[in-house]
Amino acid sequence: MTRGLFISFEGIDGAGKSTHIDSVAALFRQAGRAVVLTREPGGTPLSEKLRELVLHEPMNALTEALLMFAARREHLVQVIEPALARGDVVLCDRFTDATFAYQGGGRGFDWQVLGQLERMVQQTPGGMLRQPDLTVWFDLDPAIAAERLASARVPDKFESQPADFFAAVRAGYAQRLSEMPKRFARIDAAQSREAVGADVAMVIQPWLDRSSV
Ligand SMILES: Nc1ncnc2c1ncn2[C@@H]1O[C@H](COP(=O)(O)OP(=O)(O)OP(=O)(O)O)[C@@H](O)[C@H]1O
Ligand SMILES: Cc1cn([C@H]2C[C@H](O)[C@@H](COP(=O)(O)O)O2)c(=O)[nH]c1=O
Repeated sequence: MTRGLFISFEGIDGAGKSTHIDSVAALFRQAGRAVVLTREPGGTPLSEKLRELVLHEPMNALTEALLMFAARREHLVQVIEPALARGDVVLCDRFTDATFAYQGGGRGFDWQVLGQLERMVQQTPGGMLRQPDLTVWFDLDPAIAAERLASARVPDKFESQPADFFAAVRAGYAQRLSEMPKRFARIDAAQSREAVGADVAMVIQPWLDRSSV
């Protein structure tokens, strides 16, 4: 049976993740793989309700971190683990690196405590720690992201944060990359859409090759 594959897409708000995820899904489908396209926070009816709360209600930093992990636990149990067990490709718009970057880097919440929650929430049925096989990090200067978002939509609670918050979130992603370099592919998201798309296709290619055999 084909092995399941878990790919997450990360970056500060407005970095360009959503622009490229559908194309990645199309590439895997062309290679004959079943694809589950999902997002965090969200991905199940309950997790989507939690998303509404965390994106729009002011709350304590610990409450925010716990709700992110509560939504994730539900998402893992209901959607991600069953899809991986079937051998599907799971493409997830944000996963736990976002919690380290936003709640850890951005809000200054304790990194070690986030690590404890990660180990508790992401334990697989076989007792392993579930992590993405690949994390595509769209790395972008917060000033460029803010310019892109200004003309795109009404900002939510996170998107309304000042530039120094996003500089800290970006540093949080950089720290996660330094802790787990093999899992990460960093993309220079300041390039044109076409150039970013080409870089994304390049980092996905080895996983597509494995899908075809
Ligand atoms: N390379 C690019 N150059 C210029 N604009 C871009 C580029 N990539 C995406 N955009 C535009 O920037 C805006 C944000 O892109 P997108 O929604 O893909 O970001 P995102 O990372 O998914 O953001 P969020 O996490 O906040 O949902 C959109 O208006 C999109 O069209
Ligand atoms: C998973 C996760 C997300 N966030 C933040 C990051 C974004 O500002 C929003 C999600 O909005 P998007 O348009 O779907 O990117 O939530 C967070 O702070 N912590 C997390 O763990």
